[in-house]
Amino acid sequence: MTTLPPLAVLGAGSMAGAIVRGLIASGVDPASVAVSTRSAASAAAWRAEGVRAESLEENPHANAGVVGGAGAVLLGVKPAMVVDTLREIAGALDARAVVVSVAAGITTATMEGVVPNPVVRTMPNTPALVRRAVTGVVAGSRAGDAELAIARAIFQAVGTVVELPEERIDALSAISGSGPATFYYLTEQLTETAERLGFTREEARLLAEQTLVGSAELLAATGEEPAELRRRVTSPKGTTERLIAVLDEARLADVFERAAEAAIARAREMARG
Ligand SMILES: NC(=O)C1=CN([C@@H]2O[C@H](COP(=O)(O)OP(=O)(O)OC[C@H]3O[C@@H](n4cnc5c(N)ncnc54)[C@H](OP(=O)(O)O)[C@@H]3O)[C@@H](O)[C@H]2O)C=CC1
Ligand SMILES: O=C(O)[C@@H]1CCC=N1
Repeated sequence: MTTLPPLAVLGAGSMAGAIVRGLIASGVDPASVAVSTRSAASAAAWRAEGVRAESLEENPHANAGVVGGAGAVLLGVKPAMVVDTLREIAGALDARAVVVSVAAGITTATMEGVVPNPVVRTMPNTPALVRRAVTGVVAGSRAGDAELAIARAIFQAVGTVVELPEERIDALSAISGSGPATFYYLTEQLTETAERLGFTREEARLLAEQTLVGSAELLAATGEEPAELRRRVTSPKGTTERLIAVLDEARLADVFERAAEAAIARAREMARG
């Protein structure tokens, strides 16, 4: 297995923060990670976890400051800030460092236009925090086997890796990048339904959330297809059969397709800047 080089993380919020915490849970030494954030409060929180951290609030050159000596630089800032952030660090990057971006929409060609380094574009998801991410990985034109191996090692430590060509990553993002939001949204809807049926908020949350968690664990533990697990719930002529018939009538497949197309269209807008 590839040993991870010292890692610099520029912007460590919901997504890159989950990756860093997932890596630490996998055994990565927090002292081998350096983080930069916007606010002093976020940097202080990282220092409390044993990670070297600097903030732009305390030091306007924090981004360039943390990349020195890093073999991999994880870009965890918002997509609109990727190019400016790369410009800031271009002069401080180790020539051999691989730049690994998690930003939606920002292409490898755009990033390669700003720094001379090899670039890997990825699309993880927030279950990285509990080492259950699914991450799409795209090699930029300068990324060779060694750089790809580093990116793979980062994301395999926090879940499962899927390699794909760049033209497919916006579609992957609509399914798995946004996917946690999709499942949480469904859980919110089920909770509201339970409340409308007379359960207290607390009871409704318990029913919806524990059913989500239990169903996910059953899927993982059995390895069965969802359709088979659904069949086992659906007694012939029973109540679930009626429930699923209503969901079918609502043509949820079409709704999910439209939702995914909307996310893909947004990623393409973001690519245009
Ligand atoms: N959220 C998700 O589920 C996913 C997000 N992504 C991608 O992850 C990236 C970040 O999104 P997300 O984590 O949600 O956003 P957050 O707002 O949660 O995190 C952004 C981080 O960037 C820091 N920051 C802001 N400005 C700068 C700067 N100029 N230099 C360095 N750090 C800075 C913030 O600091 P501070 O903590 O002080 O505010 C924060 O730590 C995006 O590109 C997004 O496309 C990809 C897959 C899934
Ligand atoms: O909403 C976003 O733009 C990011 C990318 C996928 C999930 N979150």
